[in-house]
Amino acid sequence: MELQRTIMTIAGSDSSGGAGIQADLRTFAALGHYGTSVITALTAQNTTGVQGVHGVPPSFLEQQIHSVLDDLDVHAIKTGMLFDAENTRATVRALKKYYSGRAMPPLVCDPVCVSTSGHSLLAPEALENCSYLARFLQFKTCLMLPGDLLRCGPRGVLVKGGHMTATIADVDSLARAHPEICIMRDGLYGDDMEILSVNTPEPTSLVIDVLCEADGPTTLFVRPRIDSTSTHGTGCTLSAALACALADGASVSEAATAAAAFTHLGIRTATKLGAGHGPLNHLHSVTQRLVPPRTPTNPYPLTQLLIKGSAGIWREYVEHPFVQRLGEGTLPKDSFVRFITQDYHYLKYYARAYGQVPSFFSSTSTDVCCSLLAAKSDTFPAIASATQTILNVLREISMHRAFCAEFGVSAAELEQTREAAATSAYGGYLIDVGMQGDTTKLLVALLACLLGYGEVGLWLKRAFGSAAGPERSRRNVVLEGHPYRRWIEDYSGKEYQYAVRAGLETIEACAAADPPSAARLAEWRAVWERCTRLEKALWDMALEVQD
Ligand SMILES: Cc1ncc(COP(=O)(O)O)c(N)n1
Repeated sequence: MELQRTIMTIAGSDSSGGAGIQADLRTFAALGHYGTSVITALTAQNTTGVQGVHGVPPSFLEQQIHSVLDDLDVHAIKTGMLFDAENTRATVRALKKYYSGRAMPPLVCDPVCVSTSGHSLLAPEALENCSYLARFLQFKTCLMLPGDLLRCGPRGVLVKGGHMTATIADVDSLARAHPEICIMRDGLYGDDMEILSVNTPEPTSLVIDVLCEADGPTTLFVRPRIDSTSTHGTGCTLSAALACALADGASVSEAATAAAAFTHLGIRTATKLGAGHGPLNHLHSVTQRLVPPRTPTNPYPLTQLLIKGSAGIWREYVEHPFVQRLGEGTLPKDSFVRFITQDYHYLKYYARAYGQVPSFFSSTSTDVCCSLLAAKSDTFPAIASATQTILNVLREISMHRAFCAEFGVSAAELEQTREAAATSAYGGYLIDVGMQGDTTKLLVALLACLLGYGEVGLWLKRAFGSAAGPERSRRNVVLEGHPYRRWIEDYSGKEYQYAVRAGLETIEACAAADPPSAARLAEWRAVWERCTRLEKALWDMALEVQD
């Protein structure tokens, strides 16, 4: 974990939890920081609107600021809904008093005037100061506005473009007319062009955030619009994430880039809540649950059915002599290298089964290769699982490269290794199942590998590690000096095991949502058995003596 910073938000409370103080604290926590909160006003609101607002007396607002600053070392401050002119002045007074003669940490000022639902959150006399903001929020004029604000003295002005609509043609013509403007086409057609599917349609509607820096260029952050109602608290989240990045020491443009990506992902992965505009998913990077949501007696009924249905071949796969010898450390290096190089090629097929339709970071295109599966997923666990899997595949690929380097196989040799028949057979089969269009069937095909390696990793760690403490449990086993330690640690490690869990959750959720007919279930069982055999064949191939 990065160094934890303390951040202070000065904002309103949102009873529905999606915006204001509540969104800020969740964002700080998700980004690894400690949040303190100074409340300017209480709101009674939900996803459909604001039903009531009560301002906090200015003297009490000042008292809260002093209580926090007198005791805690604050590394960044953000302001949100300030409620009225008096509370705005009280905030300025308290900050000025405390910071006179000492350095002020980065301050992010989010001028909250009106809620997404159209309710005023700033009293009319204070609103006048800000209302011109809204009038300028049109694509053609927004570039002028930050310039005006910059004259007030901040290092940068970021104008959130959620309410503007632009097209690629608009952006292209702007780029031609203003070559001095830096345009970040995140998830559109940037440097990651080559991983975009040729079938990806061009997004028709774009969202543009504009950043003007006092000592830097104007930058446009361009993204495809996400068609979502989960946008309540977007500005709060963006400004809270900005404060976090600035507390981390990021430059203004780095902070804007990181905060915009964090917020975009929050909208992209949100589950719909409430009848109106629901909250973002602030915790998209923190999805682990302490308690598994299913009943402990039979948490994964479909998976158990699959394993039991072909228990013999499953055991031959996960308890294969290759695995046994790997755990004992007696597996010849050339067998291991043969396996790793073939598994490297196999992983490309695996990623392709996931990666035909890139769709995670945006609905239409992407800067991270994601998946056939994510494209078909409309629930967060499913998308999270697909994403986690892609991240694991990328990690596995880099682990394979590192192993090859360690065992004297260069990157070029690894790339050029001829694919074994067992690899092509298995990879081709995955792609084939992916093309058939039954998502759960594809999940079944992919799970044999995901789950099998997870089982093998845990088993080897338990069986062949030595106890580091008085008790031999998974937690205190070490593999000091083991030749294949990294392999075992990776597959028994937290990230991989989490991906296995997410994969299991997803497959069970898919099956529960759309219970299979007897014929469809029989098909899934056949796919499972075939993949299990193909897995075993990969280990067989690695142990075969080469001529
Ligand atoms: C307490 C509080 N602060 C800020 C907002 C703005 O959020 P949004 O524009 O998404 O309604 C809000 N609705 N409530």
